[in-house]
Amino acid sequence: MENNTVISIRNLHKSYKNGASVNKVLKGVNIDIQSGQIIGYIGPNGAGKSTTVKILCGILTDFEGEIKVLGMDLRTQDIDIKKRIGYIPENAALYDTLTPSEYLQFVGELHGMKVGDIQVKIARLLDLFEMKSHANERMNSFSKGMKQKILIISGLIHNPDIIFMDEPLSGLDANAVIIVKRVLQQLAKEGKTIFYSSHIMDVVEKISDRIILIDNGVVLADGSYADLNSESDNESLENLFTKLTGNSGHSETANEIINVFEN
Ligand SMILES: Nc1ncnc2c1ncn2[C@@H]1O[C@H](COP(=O)(O)OP(=O)(O)OP(=O)(O)O)[C@@H](O)[C@H]1O
Repeated sequence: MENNTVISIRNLHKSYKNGASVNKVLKGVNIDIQSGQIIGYIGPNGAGKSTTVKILCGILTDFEGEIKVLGMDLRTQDIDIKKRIGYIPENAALYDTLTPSEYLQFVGELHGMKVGDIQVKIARLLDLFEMKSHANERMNSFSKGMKQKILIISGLIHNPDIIFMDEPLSGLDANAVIIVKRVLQQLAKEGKTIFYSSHIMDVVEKISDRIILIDNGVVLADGSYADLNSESDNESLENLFTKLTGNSGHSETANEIINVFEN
């Protein structure tokens, strides 16, 4: 384990039980992540990405294996870890009868921030995300993208050392996507670590220092985009993804779907 390792995952297993049946979702995942890295965690639907993120954020506590985050044991020091990480899920139940100002104030106070500091940060961040004019509107009238912007701000407001993101760009328009990508790159330069889980290959390819491909609960590939590309002799991450996860035949599948609709 290197000195600046901020996440260490050893032999991680996770199963979901449903009555008598057991679904083994993570099957011995081992990963070390250093500070300042943007990790693209990719894999097909059901691969185990969200499960990994929820475990690392201390949301799912029923797992096997050893995990250290920022040098602390996830099983025994989860509260201290949670103070120093941010979690941005794809969809979360915001308290949408509140306004962004009220909600973000509440989140900042939960993190123990000073009221004055929270207000300054809220004003700046809402402005940067082009949400200033909606600061005092109730969020139950917001579009998906507007709510997603508030979620992103709420995950970053306490200046976390590690930011976990699960499909964070879902619902965002092109301008917001560009802003978020730049923010992530800047945060990584400042030494923050970003764990970015997604199946939108295009974005992962562009922003990640390192790509980890998971399928069926097992890590299939781990390296920089250039490494993975040269090893696999493929032109794009999408091709590599297809090759390693064994899901070729997309055109045939698309044609079959069209046939079903048309006949
Ligand atoms: N709360 C749960 N209870 C039971 N099974 C679950 C639960 N959450 C996830 N699973 C199952 O675990 C497997 C992995 O799900 P997970 O959400 O981690 O995958 P994912 O890689 O994030 O997929 P996607 O890209 O579709 O979001 C799937 O088979 C899913 O059905």
